[in-house]
Amino acid sequence: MRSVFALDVVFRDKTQSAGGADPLPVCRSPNPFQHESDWARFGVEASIKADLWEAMKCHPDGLTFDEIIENLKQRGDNHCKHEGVREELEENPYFFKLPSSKWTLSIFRPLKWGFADKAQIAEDFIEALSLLPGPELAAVASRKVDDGELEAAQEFAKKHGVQRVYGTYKELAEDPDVELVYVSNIHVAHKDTVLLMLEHGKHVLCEKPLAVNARDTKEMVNKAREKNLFFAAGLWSRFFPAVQKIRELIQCGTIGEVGYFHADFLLQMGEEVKRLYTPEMGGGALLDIGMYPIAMGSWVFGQRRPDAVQAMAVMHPNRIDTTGVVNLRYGERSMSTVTYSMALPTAPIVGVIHGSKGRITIHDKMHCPTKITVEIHGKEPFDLEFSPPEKPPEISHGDAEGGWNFEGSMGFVYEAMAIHSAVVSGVKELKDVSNDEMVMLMEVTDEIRKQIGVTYPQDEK
Ligand SMILES: NC(=O)C1=CN([C@@H]2O[C@H](COP(=O)(O)OP(=O)(O)OC[C@H]3O[C@@H](n4cnc5c(N)ncnc54)[C@H](OP(=O)(O)O)[C@@H]3O)[C@@H](O)[C@H]2O)C=CC1
Ligand SMILES: O=C1OC[C@@H](O)[C@H](O)[C@H]1O
Repeated sequence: MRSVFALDVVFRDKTQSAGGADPLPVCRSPNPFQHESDWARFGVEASIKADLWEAMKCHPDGLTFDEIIENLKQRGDNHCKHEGVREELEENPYFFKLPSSKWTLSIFRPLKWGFADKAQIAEDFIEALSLLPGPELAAVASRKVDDGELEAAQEFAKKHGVQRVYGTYKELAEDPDVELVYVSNIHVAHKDTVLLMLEHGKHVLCEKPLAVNARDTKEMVNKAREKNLFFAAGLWSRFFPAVQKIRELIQCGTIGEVGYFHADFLLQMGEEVKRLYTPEMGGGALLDIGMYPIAMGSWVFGQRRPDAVQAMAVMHPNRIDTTGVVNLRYGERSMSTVTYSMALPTAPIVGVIHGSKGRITIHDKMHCPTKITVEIHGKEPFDLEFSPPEKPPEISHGDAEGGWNFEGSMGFVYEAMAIHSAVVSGVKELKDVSNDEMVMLMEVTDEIRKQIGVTYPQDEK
């Protein structure tokens, strides 16, 4: 079994080879819980969790309840009399009860992750994941071994510290040591890959969109339920503290009744990104980026089904959509308008939630936000900022800001933390990325595609 300290050795090695610096202190994994709302969604006060992280990371054998309380006291935490601490420990998937009956955080528990495939997003995700103490990077599979692909996968594995490499997904599925698989190949390949992994008893985290249509999405969700395995969409926005905070503000009535959500998602991506311009590869802007503002609208309106959908799009000669506008109505009194484009020049990706008492602006980049502004009529507006933990300098493999392939990828620590903890604790589905909601959202995108005239060969199967 891997101890939390194993990771610190890896960190030390990486840092030393980078700069020959002094050995780092033992417990170096960054605490992703820096904000009240990181914990608030689990009903735990921020200071308790921050302190528990500090306490537990230095006690791999866990802490008894009394030791936890004592530790919190020593850290000057006045919440230590908090009656709810024991209840939280019992019910919250972020905590894990060891056979000794001592407590630790689930993220310190080992869990063996597999990866299908070696996509650009997998590079970012794996690097964020490997900052956390529990995940073990067990194996990566490439979809094929011809054309030097295995070599490419071997290079990928070496670069990101993944232990084993396979030339087919089947071999990964058959690896008895892999517990959870992150599926990150192109949209149209998600379904078969996910079903294969589930059939072999693996828990699965699958990149968005789960599939290209609702029928396939339902099949995946049903299979996971039938097999009693964890299954969730990698809709990473939902795990960001700013996004959690938005839900809290809306539920508390801070901006009154929400009547309108509006967002623009313009991110220019040219034809060199082949998967986006090829119908057989699930191309088109709606499924790749249009789904972000649509999913944010769903979040704002309580993950419920819109009762009316209207869409229009600009089409590419390849019969995929490049720019679109979608209106969604939620009941009699509320609606959203979202625009998306992969053809127009990139612009700030911003969303605004309008309520009867005020509004919340989600600043650039709305799909991985770190800042919101709350404006309540008649009061001073205020900003809330939620920066992710600092990025270690040794992470640098892509051209996007910070050395990532995609901007904002340090925020993957939130998703990674939530998924790892859920699986370790035996949770099978997540409320915040509900599988029923994901099916509903695919029904919405099916309807949008019908209106704008985008079809995929997979729809016919
Ligand atoms: N959450 C987020 O922020 C982001 C999510 N994504 C999602 O991740 C997924 C991958 O995107 P991205 O990283 O840009 O993709 P890449 O183009 O970088 O990688 C795609 C991967 O899919 C494999 N692949 C290609 N064609 C097929 C096929 N026909 N069957 C099976 N596998 C295939 C490729 O293998 P090979 O190299 O052998 O061709 C490659 O490993 C998409 O679903 C996208 O929506 C993407 C970016 C950001
Ligand atoms: O999820 C995504 O966000 C960033 C885009 O560049 C990428 O194509 C998309 O899949």
